[in-house]
Order: sequence, then structure tokens, then C-alpha cells
Amino acid sequence: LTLNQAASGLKVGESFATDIIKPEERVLPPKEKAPFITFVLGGPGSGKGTQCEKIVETFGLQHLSAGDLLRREIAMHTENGAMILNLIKDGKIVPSEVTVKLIQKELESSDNRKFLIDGFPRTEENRVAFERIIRADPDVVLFFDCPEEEMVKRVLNRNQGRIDDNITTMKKRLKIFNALNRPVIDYYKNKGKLYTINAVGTVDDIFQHVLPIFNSFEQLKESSHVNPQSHLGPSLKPRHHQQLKQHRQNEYNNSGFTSLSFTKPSPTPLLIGKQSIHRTQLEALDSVITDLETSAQKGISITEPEIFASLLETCYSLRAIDHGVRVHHLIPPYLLRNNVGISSKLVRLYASCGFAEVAHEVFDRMSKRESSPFAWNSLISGYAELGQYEDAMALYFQMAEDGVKPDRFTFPRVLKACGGIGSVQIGEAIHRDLVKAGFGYDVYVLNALVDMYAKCGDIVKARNVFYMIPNKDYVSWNSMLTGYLHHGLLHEALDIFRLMVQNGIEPDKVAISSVLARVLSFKHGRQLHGWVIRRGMEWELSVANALIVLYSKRGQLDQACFIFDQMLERDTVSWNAIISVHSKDSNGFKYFEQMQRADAKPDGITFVSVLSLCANTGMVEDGERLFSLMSKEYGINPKMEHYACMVNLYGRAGMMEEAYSMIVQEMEFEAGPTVWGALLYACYLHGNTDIGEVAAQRLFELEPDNEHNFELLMRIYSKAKRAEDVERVRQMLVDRGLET
Ligand SMILES: Nc1ncnc2c1ncn2[C@@H]1O[C@H](COP(=O)(O)OP(=O)(O)OP(=O)(O)O)[C@@H](O)[C@H]1O
Ligand SMILES: Nc1ccn([C@H]2C[C@H](O)[C@@H](COP(=O)(O)O)O2)c(=O)n1
Repeated sequence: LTLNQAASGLKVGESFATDIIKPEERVLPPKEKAPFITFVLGGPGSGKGTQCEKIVETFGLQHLSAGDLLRREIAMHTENGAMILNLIKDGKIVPSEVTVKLIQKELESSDNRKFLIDGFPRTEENRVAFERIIRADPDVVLFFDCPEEEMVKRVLNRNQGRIDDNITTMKKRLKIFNALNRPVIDYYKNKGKLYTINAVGTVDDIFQHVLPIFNSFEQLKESSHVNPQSHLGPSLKPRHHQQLKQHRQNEYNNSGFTSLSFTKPSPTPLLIGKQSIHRTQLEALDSVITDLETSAQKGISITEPEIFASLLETCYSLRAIDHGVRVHHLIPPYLLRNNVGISSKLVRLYASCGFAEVAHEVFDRMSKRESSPFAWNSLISGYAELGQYEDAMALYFQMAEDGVKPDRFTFPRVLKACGGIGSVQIGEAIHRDLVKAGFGYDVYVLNALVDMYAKCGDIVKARNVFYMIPNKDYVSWNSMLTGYLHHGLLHEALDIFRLMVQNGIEPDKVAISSVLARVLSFKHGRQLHGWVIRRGMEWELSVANALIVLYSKRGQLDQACFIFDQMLERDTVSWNAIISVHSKDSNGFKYFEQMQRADAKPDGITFVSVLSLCANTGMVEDGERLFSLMSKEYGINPKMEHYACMVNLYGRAGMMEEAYSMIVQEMEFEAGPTVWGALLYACYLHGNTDIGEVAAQRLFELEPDNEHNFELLMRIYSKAKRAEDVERVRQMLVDRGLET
């Protein structure tokens, strides 16, 4: 299969064959970007509203509940109010024109560009009316799949005084849901936009399933951790807001504490009642913790687990580790030992913030940790994220020894660790375990299995699992695609790309950027660029980033810069790409300064690029300044590659003492081959035999089979006219069987 053949399958009459347009002819991205729209579907009581609150908290989307908009009409006695009341009372659907117009008003009056439209479209008619009036398509459609008996139970326990929360209306609502909403669900499934989420489990567990979906959208990540309340129009607060606020006010009046709902923990009770006082969630959190610390100092002991559960939940959603540590100090030790809920949340917080060791200490002190896999999963995940795959695996095996049953969240985490280790045998054992545990048809788990086999080098098994997945979602397709690309199987990857299109799943920006990042021939890359332009996806962040890398690798700096300059939004990856394009000329500095002015956050990779630039251009003072700025201003601890850059910087400039003392005095960990290698090369450049011998000795220990180190030392001796030493090193090469 050639690229063009693959392309011909993408859409009738289309192929990649059109070359890209010249920069000056290019259609520039639209100034006003289309809003990001999520539809949230699910039966009555499936938990849509509850999950929406969590999505809003984490990603800052504006929540528009169709049901709430209609109820507001009733409450405000508008001209449609009575009609809506009659329909809702009977579990019926309000005419689409009315609902869509209400949604339209909210969309148009909002400053936010990201919306969560909940309980809509309920019918095909709703859907078509939205497309006709709003002229927009959803980017994501979530479907909370919940058994009927569970929905009935939840609705009858909801207790919010809703006129339709009774068994008679509920039966009608379910009937209407099954008859009218299912076709909408199928429609989006066929379009590849549907994310089906099993809505049974705790609110947090379900949200764990929602998180990765939104995390995969760059534009949502940017606004995560902002105060969601600030995005809501004055007329539309999150669902249950008023009830929670009232409840909190009562609590507040009685307790003397800042606004917290202790009796009935809700996802983030402390954040809702004080938005007029606190500007951000973090400030609200800080204030509550300070209140509690003051009380504790006065000898008032805080023992209510709900307080700590709520605070830890918020710290976790904000990844506010410093606040989490303060909460940790406030929790009485007996509570931490005996309350699995609290200790598990603390373990999750530490583990998710990269403090797996501390998480493990808390975990070790838990008295009933075998009662749930939650804390285990968090710890496995924490280790896997840090790349401590063996520790993650060990925990998984310990789970079995301690009689803890893994759940569907355990397997993807442990499979990630297994992929990191690269052991197919262990992977197969986990595969057997997950089938035994009943997850052999679970898409979420099987996607992770595909990824694991691909990473362990068994692409055939990865493919076999992939073809077994019953309802493949985006992640399934992308895992297989990435697997093929990882194995350099570009044709197979393009086959998958084509199949995605044939199955009605438009390759998304992840798929496109993965292919772009790895295309072997520049011609194919340009053709793919042409295809991307025709799809209007050129300015998707990850696609544009991949295009910059594509052109810079081929030395087409003008094209790379053109794309960068025209991008509507940029992330750290974009800045890193353009700075690295200029890592041999001082323009890289200009981009770095521009990045700082744009308030973009440089990361470790940015500093590798700018430090390399300094080394390449001999800008020692600038390099020193940037090296210090990296940790002081941006809190990035220097890693091996940064030290290698600094040694290279000093070494190339002939400052051998400084280069050497960077290694022996400044580094807080053992220098690796890249660092010693940079020093050895500098010794060769500047003819420094003394330091060269030290560097070579370390390299011989670290990389006994790398003949280049021996050759470089021979060249250093040769420059110094030390023929005997040259011969001695050559003999070492022979003794080690390295001489070619
Ligand atoms: N995972 C869950 N486990 C148990 N109860 C839940 C869960 N999620 C939500 N609930 C509770 O179930 C009830 C229904 O939830 P929610 O209001 O979010 O559903 P919904 O899908 O928005 O319903 P509707 O569409 O009818 O408005 C609420 O009382 C909520 O607290
Ligand atoms: N698109 C919609 C959404 C809701 N309604 C009506 C009918 C529902 O039973 C009622 C309550 O909605 P919920 O709060 O459960 O999302 O509102 C509608 O007619 N059309």
C-alpha cells in the first residue's frame, strides 16, 4: 500500500497527492475559532449533571443543562413556561426550536468558548435543529451508560423537589429516552464522536474515565485549574448550586467555619459558596485550610472525616500538593490509619503529584488497604508515571498476595508499567489475569493491552487484541496506529488511518500528528500536509507542531517559521519546536524571549535547546544565566541533559576547569555518558590530556563497549604526540574485541 493508495481510501476523489500550497498563497486560519462543544447524553439520573460539575471544575467549560434552562423558563413564567411545565410533568420532550433557542442565547452571551451541553440532544429532531440553528457540530459526545434500575434508584433518591422525579414520570422518561435518545447516540457513534462511559461506580471513579477524554484536548488543558465559576454567566450556575449554597449557608451559620458542607460531601463543596470573596479555587482552598490551622492552633481538634475528604479531593483536582501537605498535617493519625477513604485520597494526591515515595509511606500505614483497590491503583499509577515501572509491577503482584481484587482501573495502569518494562511474558500474565477478572471485553482495558503489546515489541499480539475490541473508540485506533508507527510500520499505520476513515472515524489530530511526526519521506509529509489543509486541520495545535518539526528536520526553516508565526495558539511544544529549529543561530534566543513575553512556560526541553544554542554560538555568560534562571525562575531542576549542555558550553569555549567542576562539584547525581562524553570531546578539541584521561576512564566504566570513547582518547594522545599511550589504548580495544 502506498501513501497515495491509502489516501485514495480516505474520501472519494481525495488523495494526499496535491502538494502543499506556498506560504504566500496559504489561507490563513480564521481569526474567530469555533467554540468547543461537548454534548452530554445519558438516561435520566445517569449522573450527567454530577459529572458535568466535575468537568467544569477541572477544565473550565461552561455548563449548559438543557433541563435547567427549561426549568428556568418555568420558574420565570415566560411565555413558554406553562407549556414546558406540562411537557416535563409528563416526561415529554419540549419542541426543539424552543430548547435550541435557549441554548443559542447562552452560547451567544457567553465569553467562554468551551461548552458542556448537558441533556441535549434528546432526539434526532433536537440534533437536527441544533445543526440548523447553531450551525455547529459537537467536538465530543459523552454518553453515560447506566442500567435502568440504577437510574430509577438515583432519581427517586434525588430529593431536589423536581416535579418529574417520581416513579410514574420516571417510567415515561425512560421509555422516551430509549425510543428517542438511542438513535442520537448511534448517530454520534457512527460519526466516531461518541465516548461511552460506564456510569456505575462512585462519582470519582466515573470521573477518572472522563478525565482522559478531556485531557486529550490541548485547548481544554490550558484552562484547567481555573476557577470554573468565573466562566459561568450570571444566569446559569452549575446545577444544584442554589441548594448547595443554601445548605452551606446553614452550615456556616452554625459552625463558625468558612463555607464548607460537611454533612453531605459533594465533589467540591467548599468552592461554591464563596466566589464573591475568593477569586480562585486555590485561594478558597487556602483560606479554608488557614481557618482550620488557626482552629487547630487554638486546640480545637478537627476530626470530621468529611472535611478532610473534601479538602483532599480539591487538592487533588487542583494538583495543589503544598496545600495537600498542610491538610495531611491536620489529619489526626488515628483517622489516617483507620479511614480508608481519607488515606486513599491522600495516597492518590501524593502519587499523582509525583511523590510516590511519600504516597507509599501513607499507604504502608493504612490499616485496611485490602478493602479496596483504589489506593493501590493510585500508587501503581504514580510509579508508572514516574517511570518506576518495577515498583508499579511489584505492587500489582502484592495486590494478588494480599487478596485485593484488581478492578478495571488497575489493569490500564499496570499495563502501562509493563509496557515501560517491555516484558511480553509479564504482559501475557496480566492479560490472563484481566480476562479472568472479567475485563476481556472492556474497551478501556483492551486499549491499554494493545498499547502494552506494541510497547513490548509484540505488534502481532497488539494487532490481534485490537481486532478483538468490540466497539473501538478513538483510543483503540490511535493505540494501534501509534503501535505501528513505533515499530516503523508506516504502511500498516496508513492502513489503519484509512480504516479509521472507512469506519466513520475521522483521524483526529493525535493520529495525524503521530503520522506526520514519523513519515519517512518528505514527499509523503508534504502530501499529508496538503490533505490536512483541505480538512481545515492545519492549525490544530498538535498538527501545526508536527508540521514545524517536519519542515525543520528537512531544513525548510522558512516553512517551519511560517507555520509557527501563523499559529493561533501555541503551547510549550510549539515554542520548543521553533527554538530547536534555531538551535544553531541566535534567532532561537529571539524566540525564547518572545516565549517569555508571551507568558508561555518553558520546560526542561526548552532549556536543552537554548543551552545548546549558547554552546553552539559560544555565548557562555548567557548560558550561565539561563542555567540559573531555569531552576530559580521556573523551578526546573537540572537533569543529565542540562549538565551535558553546560559541560559542552564550557568545554567548547575551552573553559576546561569550569566544565570539570560542573561535573564533580555541581551535579547532585552521578554524571552519565552524555556528560563525560561532552567533556572528553572538549578535551580533544582543546588538547587537554589530564582531564581527558579522567573523562575517558569514567566512560570506559560506563560504556565498556563503546569504541568511540577509546578512539577519542587515542586522538587526544596522538595530538599530544604520546605514541605509546595511543598504542596502549589500541591494545585495550583489541583486548575487548572492539577493534574493527
Ligand atoms: N455515580 C453515582 N453513584 C450514585 N449516585 C449518583 C452518582 N452520580 C450521581 N448520583 C446521584 O444520582 C442523582 C442523579 O444524578 P444527576 O442529577 O447528576 O443525573 P442526571 O443524569 O443529570 O439526571 P437528569 O438528566 O434526570 O437531570 C443525584 O442525586 C446524584 O447525586
Ligand atoms: N433537550 C431536552 C432536555 C430536557 N428536556 C425536558 C424533558 C426532560 O424530562 C426534562 C428534564 O431534563 P433533565 O434535567 O433530566 O436533563 O426537560 C427536553 O424536553 N429537551
